[in-house]
Amino acid sequence: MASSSGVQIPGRLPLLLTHDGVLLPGSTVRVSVDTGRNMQLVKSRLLKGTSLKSTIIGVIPNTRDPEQEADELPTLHSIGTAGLAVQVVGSNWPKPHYTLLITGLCRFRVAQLLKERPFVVAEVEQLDQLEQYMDTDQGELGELSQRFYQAAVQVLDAVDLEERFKKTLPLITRQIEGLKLLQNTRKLRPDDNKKVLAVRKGGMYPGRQFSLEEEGDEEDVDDTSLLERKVKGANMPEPALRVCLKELKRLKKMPQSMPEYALTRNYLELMAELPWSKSTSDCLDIRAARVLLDNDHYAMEKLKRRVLEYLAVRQLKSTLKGPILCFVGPPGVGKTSVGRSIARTLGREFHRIALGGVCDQSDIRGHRRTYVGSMPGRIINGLKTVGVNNPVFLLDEVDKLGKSLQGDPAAALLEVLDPEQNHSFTDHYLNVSFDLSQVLFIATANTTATIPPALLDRMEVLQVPGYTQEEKVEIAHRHLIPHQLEQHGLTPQQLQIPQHTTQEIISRYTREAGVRSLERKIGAVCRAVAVKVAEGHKISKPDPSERTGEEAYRDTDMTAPPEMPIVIDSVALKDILGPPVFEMEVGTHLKHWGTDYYSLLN
Ligand SMILES: Nc1ncnc2c1ncn2[C@@H]1O[C@H](COP(=O)(O)OP(=O)(O)OP(=O)(O)O)[C@@H](O)[C@H]1O
Repeated sequence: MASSSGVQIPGRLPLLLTHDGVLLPGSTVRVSVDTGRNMQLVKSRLLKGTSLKSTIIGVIPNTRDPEQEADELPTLHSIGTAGLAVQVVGSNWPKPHYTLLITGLCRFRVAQLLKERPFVVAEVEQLDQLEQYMDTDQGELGELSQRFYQAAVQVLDAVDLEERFKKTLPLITRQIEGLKLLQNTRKLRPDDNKKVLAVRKGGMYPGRQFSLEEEGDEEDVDDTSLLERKVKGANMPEPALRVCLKELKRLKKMPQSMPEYALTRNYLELMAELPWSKSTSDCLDIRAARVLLDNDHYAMEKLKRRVLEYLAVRQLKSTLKGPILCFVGPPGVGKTSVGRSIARTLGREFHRIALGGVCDQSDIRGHRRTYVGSMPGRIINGLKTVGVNNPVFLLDEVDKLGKSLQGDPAAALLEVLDPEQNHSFTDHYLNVSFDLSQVLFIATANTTATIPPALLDRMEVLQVPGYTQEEKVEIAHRHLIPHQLEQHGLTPQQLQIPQHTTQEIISRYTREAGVRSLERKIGAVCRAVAVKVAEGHKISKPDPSERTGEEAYRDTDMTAPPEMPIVIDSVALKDILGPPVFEMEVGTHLKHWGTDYYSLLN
């Protein structure tokens, strides 16, 4: 810069016409000279001249192909660079030519061509007046020049090799990244244009450092910030938020192709979705609860009374810790359905967690995230499903919990159910604690014999005995038949099951303490009737071949409406359910077939 600043080029310059490469002020280039005019210039000016002035030539781009050099001069570019010929090397191989080393000094404009032969000479006007810029007090240019100068001096001052590396490495890295980006852009197919644009856009922001790994499209950047917003809006406690923000920071630095990227993302999505502070407000009205429980369930007086007591105490003292109710009884006596009703009376969400056959601790507590295919446990999954932190969780079949080498799930459940501990339940997958103290746990079991004692100790057992035949008939007519009719799109005007038919189903087709099988048989009757209603047929009629011609014709007419209602009698029942399974009247034996007897059978 200092040398250029004081340069005053001659008003007349011999011109070297170049066709490959442009000389710029400040740079040094090697130029091969082999055309007639250029060879003449070298011979007469550079090799013969003795003064410094004679080594200054004008270098100007010539767009014409050198092979076709004609006598007349091509149209020259109007601006060129005056250069100092530092070195001239001649050679005869493969043909006579010179190689010049030229350092550019400053720009000039061709004012007028003075001669074309033997080489071109022109009157020129110097363009770069660098000395005027050296007066660095002027505005932005002066500031820039000052900064450039200081940076250059810093590098110059770095005598120590380590320091010099530190100063120059960032410059080189930026250069390399720029080149890589360029290469990459060239490789991309036309439909990738959008991506390139996005990358370039990013590169224009001054503060932003570019790395090729960040090449993922803008969409993804938006995605991460969306996730960040979700995490921040999840209203999670401080320690959980801290973990999430740390993971987010890692995620932002991670290339998408890394397997850990998806894992971290899933983790953060789950954390953002969990109901850390979302809850439903209890709407408990004991009188309404009594009506609802009575409407939903026939009999079970003792159980309903205890449930109402439990709900009443909760209403008076909302911070009530425990006890955890455990309904114990044979299958199909309505344990699950009472649990569902409790949730309804409280206006809470209901979620059933089936524990039958669970023999791995991680089912309850989740896997650590280092595990391949790791997942949260069923408690956390349940919370995610219901979306509130105060649901009713029904732990179904706690007596069927298994044990294995993967740990004892009952031990993990202890922590979940213990009111002293469950406010800081830690799922291995989450690795931060979640407050379960608002969750209302209810357990069910067929027998207490196989419930681990420590678990049993934390629960209040409520026996749900089996039903008598009369109770079953009532349950069938009040609940099961209307429910099944509705399920099959039928009305009482289309199907009627008299009491004696229900008694027959109970005593001759089922043998159970609960009513599940009875409900299934009623369902089978409904299905058969639904087909007949749809087909427009009656159920049981003598063989059409035995009837008169007109009757037979009417029965084969598929559009004829069936006689309504279809009443299920013994013949129809046999027709639908097949011959009775139990010939003996076993209903009386079942009358007192309560839990204890059932436990013995188990
Ligand atoms: N007292 C009752 N009143 C009305 N419906 C009942 C009654 N008892 C049982 N049911 C009905 O019987 C069906 C089976 O009940 P549920 O699934 O609650 O049984 P469960 O005792 O939980 O059985 P399991 O131990 O096999 O889970 C449900 O449709 C339920 O509505």
